[in-house]
Amino acid sequence: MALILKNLNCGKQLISPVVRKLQPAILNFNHNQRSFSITSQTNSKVAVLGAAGGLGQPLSLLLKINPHISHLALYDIVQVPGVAADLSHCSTRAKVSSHLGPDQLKTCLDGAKVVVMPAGVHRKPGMTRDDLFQTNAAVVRHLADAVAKFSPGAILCIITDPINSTVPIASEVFKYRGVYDPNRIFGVTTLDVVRASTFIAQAKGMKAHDVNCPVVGGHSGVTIVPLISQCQPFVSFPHDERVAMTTRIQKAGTEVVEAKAGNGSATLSMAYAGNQFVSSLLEALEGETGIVECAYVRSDETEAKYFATPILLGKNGIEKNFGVGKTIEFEVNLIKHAIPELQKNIRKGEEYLVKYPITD
Ligand SMILES: NC(=O)C1=CN([C@@H]2O[C@H](COP(=O)(O)OP(=O)(O)OC[C@H]3O[C@@H](n4cnc5c(N)ncnc54)[C@H](O)[C@@H]3O)[C@@H](O)[C@H]2O)C=CC1
Ligand SMILES: O=C([O-])CC(=O)C(=O)O
Repeated sequence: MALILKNLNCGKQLISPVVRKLQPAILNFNHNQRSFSITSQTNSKVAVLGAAGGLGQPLSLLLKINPHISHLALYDIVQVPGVAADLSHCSTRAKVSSHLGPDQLKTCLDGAKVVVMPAGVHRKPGMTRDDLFQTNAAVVRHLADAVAKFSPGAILCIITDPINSTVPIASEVFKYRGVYDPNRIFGVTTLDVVRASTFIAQAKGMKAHDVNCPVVGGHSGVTIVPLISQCQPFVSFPHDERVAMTTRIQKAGTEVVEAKAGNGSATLSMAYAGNQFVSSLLEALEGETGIVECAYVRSDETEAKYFATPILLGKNGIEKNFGVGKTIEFEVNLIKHAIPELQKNIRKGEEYLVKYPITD
């Protein structure tokens, strides 16, 4: 079937007749891009909550290199002074500050434009993301409450799994605090787009950076729905290969968890993806137009209250939700299958706040 969202895709593509694909910020280190103009730089404080973790550390390194960031505030409950001291020696623009333990959350968050949250436990082989719920729900409830109190105007980017449930948890916390703005809370699903684009490029002998495949739905198992029919450039697969490609994308997180054999889940590729999402956000917050990323957000696009779709980013977070767009029957069925699972995950997140309300 034909595409209706021509040139609209996830991954920093601009929606214009001429598709411009921006380079990830780290590429600013190549010789030509050292001349990154001062007008392109923003004065943004970004806070990372969970900065000492397997993911938090490489993500913080990429953010330290990111030319859009003037102050990188690192928070964790362990080891963050060492991570911050180490990073602060890199000869890049951002000032680094270290914040250890709950007493230092306020100074970490104060004035932050963007808060990135990779805090919480990761999977081991044999676990689903939902198995992380009990531990990570408490972490997200606590940290979201701090963001609501100390930097309610910040854009919150949640990486902590299970995203399908942790985004609703944070949203309920913000509602309780009276600062909820659905346009400013994102579940970061960029890694799904990065993976889909990489795997498709490998299968078709294309350059990974030239491929962009939107992924919608949620961020676990069957809720991960790659829209291969909307891939740019257009690619076609026989049905069995489309099924195999879809399954690989859905199980890509597990592929990494198993390969790491108990020592963690995706950290490096997620750092790459997280930095891409934060860069896009900062550019949009500064007024750059036409920046689209897929993200898991409060949504009226399907029966699921939260749903990942291509989002036009703007000065206030979500500028426009492009929805699912035109899909082939195979993808319609994937979405149908994803929705009940998503609804269950969303309910579980919302009910957590009923079970464990914030009382002060
Ligand atoms: N959205 C996505 O696509 C992806 C999500 N993830 C998720 O990111 C999370 C982090 O993964 P890793 O860094 O590999 O785990 P990790 O266990 O290596 O690190 C987690 C960090 O969070 C910190 N932490 C725990 N409780 C905290 C609290 N209350 N306040 C502040 N920091 C706290 C820990 O001290 C630790 O430094 C996991 O939930 C993982 O599943 C990972 C990869 C991709
Ligand atoms: O699979 C995991 O547990 C971590 C994650 O969310 C991913 O890699 O997509």
